[in-house]
Amino acid sequence: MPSYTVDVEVKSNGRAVTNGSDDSNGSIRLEKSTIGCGSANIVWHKCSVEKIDRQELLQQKGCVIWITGLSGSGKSTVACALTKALHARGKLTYVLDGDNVRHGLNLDLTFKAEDRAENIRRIGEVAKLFADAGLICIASAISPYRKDRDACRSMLPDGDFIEVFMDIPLCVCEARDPKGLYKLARVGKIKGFTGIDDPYEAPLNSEIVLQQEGEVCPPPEAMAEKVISYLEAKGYLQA
Ligand SMILES: Nc1ncnc2c1ncn2[C@@H]1O[C@H](COP(=O)(O)OS(=O)(=O)O)[C@@H](OP(=O)(O)O)[C@H]1O
Ligand SMILES: Nc1ncnc2c1ncn2[C@@H]1O[C@H](COP(=O)(O)OP(=O)(O)O)[C@@H](O)[C@H]1O
Repeated sequence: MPSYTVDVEVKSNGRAVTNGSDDSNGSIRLEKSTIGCGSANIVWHKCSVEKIDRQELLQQKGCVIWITGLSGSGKSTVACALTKALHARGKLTYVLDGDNVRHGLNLDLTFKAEDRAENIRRIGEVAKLFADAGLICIASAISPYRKDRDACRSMLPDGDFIEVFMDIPLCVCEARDPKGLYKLARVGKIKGFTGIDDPYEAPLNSEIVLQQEGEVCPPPEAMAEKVISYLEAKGYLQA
């Protein structure tokens, strides 16, 4: 685990924070080891209302549907079609879209490898909380590195991380180029663009693969239906 320090400003009426060293200028430096969950002196607090109770209330099972693929492969479109179709069936869902999360929670992150890893780790942690809340959480992010996706998988109980691979060829994504980013990447105006000069590691064993039929891409609703069939077969749409 990377180690770093966090600066905490203490207001004049603020309380001291334990386990940090005071540098006497109003700021305290906390070593990550003192704030991480694996550290000493932090004990998990259990509540009497648990995931199973929330699932009973919602009549569904909490899980994470992780949609990965190149920019322009249709991740956000399928995520929206899926949330809409599940919502219509009375199922509680929430979409965590890479683009959107980078507007807030992950505003501080760039596209260099370690920031992408942190982006995925945070999305994974938030998705895990939503799944624990009993929701069907749909995370859609390029998530180009296998190791980072696998780390998110390992945060969840077996079966609850459902990887959906948008297996759409780069040439199709590039032809779509709805934001004009591939064009900029091709002329070197964006460096480290996934699929152009940054790697995309395709899943080796994803639960669901969504792809073209010949030259034709099925409509997003049909792709969403494939995911719903999987959820149904695995019992996620009932408590
Ligand atoms: N260098 C580079 N590489 C890839 N994508 C880039 C880059 N710079 C900006 N963008 C835009 O950011 C969106 C991807 O954000 P993600 O959080 O999903 O990326 S990642 O999972 O951290 O790799 C992605 O959105 P989508 O097109 O929806 O995938 C792009 O629009
Ligand atoms: N199933 C589909 N068939 C045809 N075009 C699609 C499909 N899904 C998405 N698109 C189009 O592809 C482009 C990229 O979709 P988007 O969902 O934004 O991809 P991503 O989130 O992976 O970047 C958009 O212009 C969208 O309308």
